[in-house]
Amino acid sequence: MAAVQQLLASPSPAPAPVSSHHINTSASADMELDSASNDPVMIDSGLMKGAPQTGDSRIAVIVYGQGQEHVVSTFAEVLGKPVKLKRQFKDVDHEDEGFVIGLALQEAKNDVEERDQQLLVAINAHCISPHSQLMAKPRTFFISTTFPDVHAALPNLDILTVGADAVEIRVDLLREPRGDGTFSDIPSLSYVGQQVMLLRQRTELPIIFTTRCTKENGKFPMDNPDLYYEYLYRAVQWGVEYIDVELWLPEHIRKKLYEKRGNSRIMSAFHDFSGTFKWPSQYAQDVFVRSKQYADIVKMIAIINDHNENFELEYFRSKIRAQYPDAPPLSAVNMGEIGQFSRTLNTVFSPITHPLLPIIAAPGQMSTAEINGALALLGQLPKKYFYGISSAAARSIAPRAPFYEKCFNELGLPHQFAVVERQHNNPSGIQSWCNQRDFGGAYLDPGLSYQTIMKHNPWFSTLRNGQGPTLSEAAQGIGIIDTIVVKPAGSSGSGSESTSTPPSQYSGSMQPGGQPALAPNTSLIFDNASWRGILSTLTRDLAPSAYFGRTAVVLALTADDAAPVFFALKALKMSKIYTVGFRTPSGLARNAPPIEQFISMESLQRARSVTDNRAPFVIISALGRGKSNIVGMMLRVFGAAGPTGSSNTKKVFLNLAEAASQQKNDPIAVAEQSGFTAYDAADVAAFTTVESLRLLVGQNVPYSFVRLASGRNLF
Ligand SMILES: O=C1C[C@@](O)(C(=O)O)C[C@@H](O)[C@@H]1O
Repeated sequence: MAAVQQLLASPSPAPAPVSSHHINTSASADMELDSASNDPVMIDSGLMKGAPQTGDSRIAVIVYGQGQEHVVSTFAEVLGKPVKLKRQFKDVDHEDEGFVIGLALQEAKNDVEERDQQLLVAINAHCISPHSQLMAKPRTFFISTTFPDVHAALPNLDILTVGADAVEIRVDLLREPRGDGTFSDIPSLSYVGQQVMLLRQRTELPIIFTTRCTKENGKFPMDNPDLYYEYLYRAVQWGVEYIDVELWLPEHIRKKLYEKRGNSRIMSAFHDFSGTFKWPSQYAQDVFVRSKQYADIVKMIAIINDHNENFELEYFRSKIRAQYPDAPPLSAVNMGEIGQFSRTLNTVFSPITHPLLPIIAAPGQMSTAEINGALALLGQLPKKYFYGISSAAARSIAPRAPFYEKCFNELGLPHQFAVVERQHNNPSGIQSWCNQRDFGGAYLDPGLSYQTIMKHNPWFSTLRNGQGPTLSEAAQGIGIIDTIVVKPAGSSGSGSESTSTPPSQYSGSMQPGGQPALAPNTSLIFDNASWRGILSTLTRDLAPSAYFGRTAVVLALTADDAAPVFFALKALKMSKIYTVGFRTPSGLARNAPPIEQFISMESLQRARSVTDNRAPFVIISALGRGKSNIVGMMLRVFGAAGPTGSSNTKKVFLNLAEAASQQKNDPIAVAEQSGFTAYDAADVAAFTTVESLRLLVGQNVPYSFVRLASGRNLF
């Protein structure tokens, strides 16, 4: 996402705040470049408020990615205007008024900076679909919500979606009240639109839009296939990530939806409730072949009569993979209690339920906790030991441990989690937590520099036949390690084999995890999750493009404290960083925007006198309580200054140090008084935890659940 926006860095004008939910995943999410609307594609505000509004009258220029020309016509249809394709921004002139203009990203980026913003509004429709990232995960789940009204789901959505990679909205199960105590036979498109928008605003997960027909355990009538087209194509226009298209629909409808799917992905769906379906049959193979023609994922689901048919499905799965290696991924399970075994074995978008849902969406559906429990029993999910290696000070700023325990419980993971104390200024001893047979991974809070870890924990150098642990790109760029990920033998992404030889320094004393010596052929990856936590916090309420080309002030005592901040600001394509309190080593500067250290009042004055978009927009402080007067001064200095009258977007302050509430100089309070939107270490810790959980156990957990589970208020 950030990478996409980087290509089209827009220094001005700053966009209006956009919910990060919207930013992260939806196809419409990336589309904001110049728009002043919070919700450019989802639903016209006229629909919501009753009265239609004129909106922005500038020429809409849609910047599309390679092979995505069709996105332009999707916009044009929504806006009711004809399309013209052009090459560069300079080719767009007044004669194009009344048209929607499409520009290919490759060429458009050459003159995006010079575009005439009075004349046109540039919309970045080139987006990285979450699909490829999801398909790279070893296991994915989606939760089938069955609420008649999405409002009922909202209070529990955080818990419902723990462990889910996508949320299905069963449009056929929505019940639109008519106002006289009855409900319409099928929910109207405007009602469905509102329901989708509600969900979109409350979850960062991709949405699956399903109109399940009456013959396949749903409620959508089957007499008019065109109705399906109307609803499903509208979902494409709304930017819904996945569209469930049933295989029984006429081929011309499936084909058209596939061809016009824009940034959405098609999930072909086939359910057989007859009880006579057989996985080894030619018919089953024909179903797959027909499905794959117009699909990004093929879903096949059947009622079976005998437990052995679960094994037949597994054989079918492997046969299909071998025979059609280039076909879309297959998501296939059996229904009913007998079929539950197959639900534990399916790895692509397994449908899940949750005890808090009003009904299960299909017979035999299981929750993530049940699936993980079954996998653990079958020996497919062995118990591992995870550690939070932290200092007392870090725990008091933002305790992360309670969340891990709650999360493992909620997900039914068999793992054990323990917080272990790292003495202040004593980085040795980390190796003994990692060199255990059942070591699952660890986070370090605070993180430590790579050199420090390696110097004080020589066992790590013995891994991979002396090559040491693998470093992720972020860990390399930042130099600080805060996450140690285990890659079991044979899993992708791991380096070559490691050694289990205990280091000579290793005392052999047993840790809570049990047996010493990491399993042979296991790789360790040193990673950094904090920069993502910082990035996600900064983009929680603002689109990444709000930061492009702008400048930041970073206050810290050491370059190590600033390193993840630099990496995040680089990802946001900020144009310059002013630093206070530390010198930046050249290695770190290479992975950061240009840096200028405030060394005198003059240099500060110079930055303050800038009145355009290059005036500092973000202030990030890692200075502790004792230095809050300096932070306060910076906030007052740069809060007052700024671009004159260019935007309503508030500047941003992020306090990475311990909150000093009730103190006279509490930086958060000063920031708010000085007109900043303020975030603190707890926000970053929650987002960092989300990221480290993804890295360590591959599970997706919503940020808001982390905040709740950590016993903190969300807002
Ligand atoms: O297609 C599927 C799978 C499902 O039928 C199941 O068996 O879990 C549940 C449906 O909601 C979903 O659309």
